[in-house]
Amino acid sequence: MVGQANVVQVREGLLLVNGGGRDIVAVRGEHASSEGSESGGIEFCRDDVEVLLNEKVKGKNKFDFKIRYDQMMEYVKKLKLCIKWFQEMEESYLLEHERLRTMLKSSEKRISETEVQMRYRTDELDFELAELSRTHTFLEEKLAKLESEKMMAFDSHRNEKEVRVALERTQASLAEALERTEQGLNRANQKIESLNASYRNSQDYNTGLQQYNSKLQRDSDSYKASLERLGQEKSVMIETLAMLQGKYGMLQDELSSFQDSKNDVLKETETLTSEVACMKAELQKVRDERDSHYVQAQALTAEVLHYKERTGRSCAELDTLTTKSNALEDICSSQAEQIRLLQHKMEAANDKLQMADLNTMESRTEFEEQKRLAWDLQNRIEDAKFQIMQADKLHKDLYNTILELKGNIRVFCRVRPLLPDNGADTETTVVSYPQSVELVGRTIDLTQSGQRHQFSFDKVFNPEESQEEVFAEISQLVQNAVDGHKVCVFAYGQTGSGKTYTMMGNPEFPEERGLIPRSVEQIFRSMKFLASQGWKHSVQASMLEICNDTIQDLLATSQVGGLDNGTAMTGKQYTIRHDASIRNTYISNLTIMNVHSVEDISPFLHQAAQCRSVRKNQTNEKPPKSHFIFTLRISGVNESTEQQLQGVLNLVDLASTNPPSNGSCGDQLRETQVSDKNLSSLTDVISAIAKKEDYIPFKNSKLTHLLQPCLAGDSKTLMFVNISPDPSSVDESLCSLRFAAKVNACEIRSIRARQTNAHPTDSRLSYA
Ligand SMILES: Nc1ncnc2c1ncn2[C@@H]1O[C@H](COP(=O)(O)OP(=O)(O)OP(=O)(O)O)[C@@H](O)[C@H]1O
Repeated sequence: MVGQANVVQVREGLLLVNGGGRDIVAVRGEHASSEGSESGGIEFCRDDVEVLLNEKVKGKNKFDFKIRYDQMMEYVKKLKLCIKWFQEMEESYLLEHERLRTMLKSSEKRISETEVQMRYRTDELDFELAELSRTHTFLEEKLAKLESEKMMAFDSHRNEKEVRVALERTQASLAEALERTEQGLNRANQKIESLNASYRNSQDYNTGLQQYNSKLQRDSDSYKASLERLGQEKSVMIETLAMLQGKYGMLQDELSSFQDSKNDVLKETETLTSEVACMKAELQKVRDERDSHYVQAQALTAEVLHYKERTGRSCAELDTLTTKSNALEDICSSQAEQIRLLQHKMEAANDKLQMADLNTMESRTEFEEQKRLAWDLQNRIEDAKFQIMQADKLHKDLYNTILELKGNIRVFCRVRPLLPDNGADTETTVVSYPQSVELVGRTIDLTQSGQRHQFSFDKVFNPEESQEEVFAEISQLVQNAVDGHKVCVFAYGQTGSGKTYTMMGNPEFPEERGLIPRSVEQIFRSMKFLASQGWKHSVQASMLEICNDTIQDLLATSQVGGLDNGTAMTGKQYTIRHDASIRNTYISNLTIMNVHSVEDISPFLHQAAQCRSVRKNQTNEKPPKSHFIFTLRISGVNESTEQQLQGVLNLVDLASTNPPSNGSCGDQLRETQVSDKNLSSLTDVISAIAKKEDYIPFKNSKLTHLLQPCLAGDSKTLMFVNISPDPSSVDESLCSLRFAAKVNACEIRSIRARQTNAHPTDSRLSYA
């Protein structure tokens, strides 16, 4: 539009008239000619016109009327030409104006057609988005189910593997024990066999000994009988000898009697002597025989004794051997019992092993099956991940498009509950919420002095709506920052309207956490989720206050420590700078903290919240107005897709607006009574944007300068207008709502469109 509009500029002494890109007149007045039209081709420049208008009458004689008349005629002619030229130019202007009007109409028609198409496309995109999110949810559920199945399969496989390993170990230990027992058994069997052999030998020997003993016994008895017989024979012989000796005496007597008959008797004596000698020899023989028998009997007795002794020893040995044998038999039988038990156990273990082997085989086949399934699932997961990534990208793009279609500045209104502690009448409220379907949740009515004012916003939160419900409405915007966009959320409103409660929450109750802690949590949650898609994020945080148009760094340790009195100063200079495209803001000397988890930043947020709350409650002196700005810079890199993102989330708790001095609030934004320079600058900036002015005074205050990329770039800005339903605050509430309505009507020109018209560092912006 602007590129085709009529622009008249004086450049290097040339008067240029641009009409749809072609020059109408562009010649110098010095060389004016009448070719082409009545004034056709006459060229005038500003100097020429100046010279013409200032031309004085030439000539020495001022009473030479002829010359003066000629000069005047010449002058009048030039003037006529000049006027003619101006008329022609005006006509061409009118023509051009008409042409442009027609173009404008056709453009408007085109725009309305485009709008219809856009609406149609938006519906289509909404439908697609719903479809995609349904698919996304379905895929996520499927993925979770498959994951859990996979985990269960892994678990059962692991358990089976453990059981199998334990069984294999038991089997090995049982086999070892069996082997040891078998070896022991063999040794015991060998020992038993050798003992049996020695027992048998001993028994044989014993039997032999017993037989020999009984033989000896029998021999001894026979020797005893023969000895007795010999004794009897000896006594018979001794008797015979005594008888023979008696006989010898009688014979001797007979010899003496028979001396006479000596010859006869001598003969008889000699025979008898020989007979005696014979008998003596016989006796000696019997004696010798008797002695030898006696010696033999003694030897036999000794031998019997010896045998008896040996037999006794053999019996004792036999007894010990029998005891030993019995003990060995006992051991043997107990070992046999043990062996039987072990064999039984081994059989059971073998059965178990076989079962385990079977189970293992089954598990192995099942595992192979599961592995294949897992592989399939992995592939499907990869596909699903890819699809999710695609869907996610599409979702992000669609969401961004939707946000852009909704408008880059949006306004949410939040009404705090009546606070009974302040002595307010909990029944009386000046706000109400129209209940018709098309207005519910988007419109608020405020009654002032019996007059009802209606305001519509992108969303209206009533006092019953919780912090969680409020955050749910901005969570997509926070996600937009993770997706690499610039996002700014600020809370605006009168004192005690609930700005800090909305942004920070109530530090004493976790469920009353405000948007700032919830946003930090969501960002880290989202980063964790996106890590599974190959994203690596880093987050940097800064926290500052603008107090009396001075920046205070809340993350500088000394600063945080000194927040209590609100006057802590580090003496450092904090200068705000934007890069050439006004997309990124830098503040010199400001502490930037690398944040890796919610816990890294929570203590600082908690401390800042407590310090602000303590400062507010200092009733003895009026606390200075301060704007709290918490910034998170989120950088993301995806190595697999080679994407890089740089998002910024600014969360701002603005200082309170002052009550209107005259008790009423007009339509003009400047009438919102703001003593704070930053707030007044913000209203000026918003006002200028709303009026589509060329010059936007961003640099008039630190706050607007800092938020310039959010208010003028392709960022998404959300303003919370906080109001109190208290009748005593009705004037302030009306002012806040009017200001919010103005903001709601603003449009931020995209940076791409803006760059075609103005230099990025120039704050003069053109709004079509
Ligand atoms: N939605 C809400 N639900 C419950 N209590 C709330 C709500 N909004 C505000 N309050 C309470 O109202 C009081 C004032 O709120 P808060 O301090 O947030 O106001 P403020 O706008 O930040 O005030 P100031 O500008 O003076 O700092 C606090 O006690 C807060 O707990």
